Amino acid sequence: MASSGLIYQSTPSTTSTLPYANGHLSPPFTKTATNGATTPDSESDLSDPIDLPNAPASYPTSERYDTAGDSRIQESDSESSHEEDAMGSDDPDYDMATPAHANATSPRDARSSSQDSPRQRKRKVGAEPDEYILNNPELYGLRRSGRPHQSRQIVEDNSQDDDSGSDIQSGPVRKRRKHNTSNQASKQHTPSAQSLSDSDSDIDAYGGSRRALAAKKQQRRSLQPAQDIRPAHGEVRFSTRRAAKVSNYNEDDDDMFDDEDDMMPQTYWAAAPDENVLAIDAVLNHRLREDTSKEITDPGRDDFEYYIKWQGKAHYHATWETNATLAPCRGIRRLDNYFRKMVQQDIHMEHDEDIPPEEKEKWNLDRERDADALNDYVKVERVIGMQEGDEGETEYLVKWKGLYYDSCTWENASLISDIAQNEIDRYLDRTSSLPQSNKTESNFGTRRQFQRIKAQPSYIRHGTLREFQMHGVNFLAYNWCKGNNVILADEMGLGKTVQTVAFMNWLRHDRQQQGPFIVVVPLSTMPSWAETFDNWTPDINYVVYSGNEAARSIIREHELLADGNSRRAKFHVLLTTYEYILADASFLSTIKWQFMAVDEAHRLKNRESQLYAKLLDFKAPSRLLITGTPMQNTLGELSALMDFLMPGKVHIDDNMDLTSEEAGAKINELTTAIQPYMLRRTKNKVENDIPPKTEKIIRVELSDVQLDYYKNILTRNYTALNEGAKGQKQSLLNIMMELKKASNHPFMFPSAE
Ligand SMILES: Nc1ncnc2c1ncn2[C@@H]1O[C@H](COP(=O)(O)OP(=O)(O)OP(=O)(O)O)[C@@H](O)[C@H]1O
Repeated sequence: MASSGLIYQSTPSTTSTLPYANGHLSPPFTKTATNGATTPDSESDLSDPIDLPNAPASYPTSERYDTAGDSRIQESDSESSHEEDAMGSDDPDYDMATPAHANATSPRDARSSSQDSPRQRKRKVGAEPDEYILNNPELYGLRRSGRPHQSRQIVEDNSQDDDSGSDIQSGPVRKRRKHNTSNQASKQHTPSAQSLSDSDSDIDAYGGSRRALAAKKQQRRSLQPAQDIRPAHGEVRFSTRRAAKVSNYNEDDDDMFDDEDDMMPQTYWAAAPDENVLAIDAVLNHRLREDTSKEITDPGRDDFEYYIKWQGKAHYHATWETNATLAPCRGIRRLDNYFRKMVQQDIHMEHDEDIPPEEKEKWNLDRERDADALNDYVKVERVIGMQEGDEGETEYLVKWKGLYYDSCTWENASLISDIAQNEIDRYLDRTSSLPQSNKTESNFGTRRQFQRIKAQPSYIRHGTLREFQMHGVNFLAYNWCKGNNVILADEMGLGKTVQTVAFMNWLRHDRQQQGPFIVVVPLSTMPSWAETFDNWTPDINYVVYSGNEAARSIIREHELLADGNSRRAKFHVLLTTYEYILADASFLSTIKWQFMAVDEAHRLKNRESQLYAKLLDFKAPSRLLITGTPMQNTLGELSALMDFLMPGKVHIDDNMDLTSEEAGAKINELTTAIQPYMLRRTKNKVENDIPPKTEKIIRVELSDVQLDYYKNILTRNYTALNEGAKGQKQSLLNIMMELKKASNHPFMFPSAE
């Protein structure tokens, strides 16, 4: 049960955990409805005439899309044109008025789109890694300088090892991809180990020789990886130079060390805490010690082991410790707090029989969720930087899954090569050449004419686009070719996200537009966007721009621009939320965006809002608004959206009296005017194209309390049902309803609480 198994700390109330991150979802997240966008029946009257579920096979329906009667529309699949130099003059698109108008009439040549990808051929790491790596030592940190490489291992003072039976050798020896080529093991201590073994005097200042002795033991134990939750690694080395900056656990306790300092006599304070003494950043978990009896009912601090995240070090380096080994460490008050808040509560949950099972269940579910999160935090999500370490060895800046960028840490290349070589490869691929767009296509004046996408292209993966979705992608592609900015207004759940992502991939693959694209979404839909990118366009390099200022600053420094040049983006897509647009508009608006998509775009219905003004400032000639409810209340809202896309293109009379006699005619007029620029399908309209609803019956057990209520209702046991009830007595007029209530949750009965 709880105390004998793993029990977990609630995720610290810190900004460092992330419910999504560059495509990797960290449980749990819920996609919540926002702003009525999820209201299924709220489509405007204006919308229906724009529905185009049954577009003829010959695309596009020229009356609807080809408003200019553009003769450039071809049905041919053949590519007849040639390519313009991608490295040519500055992208003329960028100099267009923003947003773009569809009135450019300059002649254009038919040009090829067959530009070769500027990206290097992907290295097949799995296939022939050793040969590749050996041939490219600099890339993999095998040899950064002329000096022979020394493999670093934790090797302790021999005498100590002899005593202890050497607990440093952690886990099975694993084959290394590259450091097997290295020389003999160094006997150099890791920084942390060194600090504890070499600085007795410093340790004395923290608690005398007993502490020093304990610290030496701790030193070795702390370097032992927690084998049960992550891959073992025989080599642990931390770069403490940068990493110390990024930890932000237990923010409510951040002044803890200061407090300790304050309490010390002045002399100790003046000496300042030894930076090299290990400091507890957070206590993540606890478990009963192996030698503690499982029957113990009142365990104390010494009966547990604690899973410690060290300050300045990633979760990957967290270790299991005992009360004794933690004693000499800085930040010991974090253990006090943890023991009080988590361990004692956990003991209470397990042994107090008065606690309702639901509450215990919730507690355990929370623990499981936290355990899942902890498992994510030790996985490398992305490598985002590379540097030469103190010893001349390569270090990689690692973004850990499920954590914001401010939790990035510099790690030794050998470690990352062991656990995430593919991420190193991806990083090297990304940095080997910048995304380059075909300027001919970027330039509206020289863009190739539209060609209908007849079959799903191979670069759109994961699933098969439904016919109406292919139609939607064609609608977006067609309007891009025409220089029109449009609204995708399908009803909720019809795949607006999927269509938009597919369109962006069409831009990349068919028109060699490598970005940067910006996608602005509500926080609640960010995980589903990330998931859609991951699944449908796994080759796209999208960056999730979120987190606190420190996190965003790291993104800006490492992920976005080459040499800080706003015209040299390193990524394809930036995924962010309205809030970060408002916070960082001054930076983000300097980037020359190729394309902007705004999800739940009814947020832009108020043209006086800050968001509206700031986004309007962005240089993005091509824009897409995505909303299931393009008009919620007034025509003014629709007018604001249309003006955001193409100012003045469609005139909408905000003050139109919809109750007047002429209203019908005016609405028809308006509908015709906006029809080319908005696509809306409802579920009813496309139901033939939607797979039939499937019903899955999953049986779940009732909890004990629910079972009691269930039985008492069936047997009409009024006495039991009304026990403890104040006021109105339980009625059993509608037995079915009462049984349903009991099955949903026992707290549906006030007396159960
Ligand atoms: N063709 C398809 N094949 C498989 N799954 C699909 C397809 N189209 C959409 N989906 C899935 O349906 C779900 C809803 O799609 P999506 O999020 O794109 O809809 P949406 O219109 O953007 O929804 P909302 O209005 O709620 O944001 C997603 O999980 C998506 O992966």
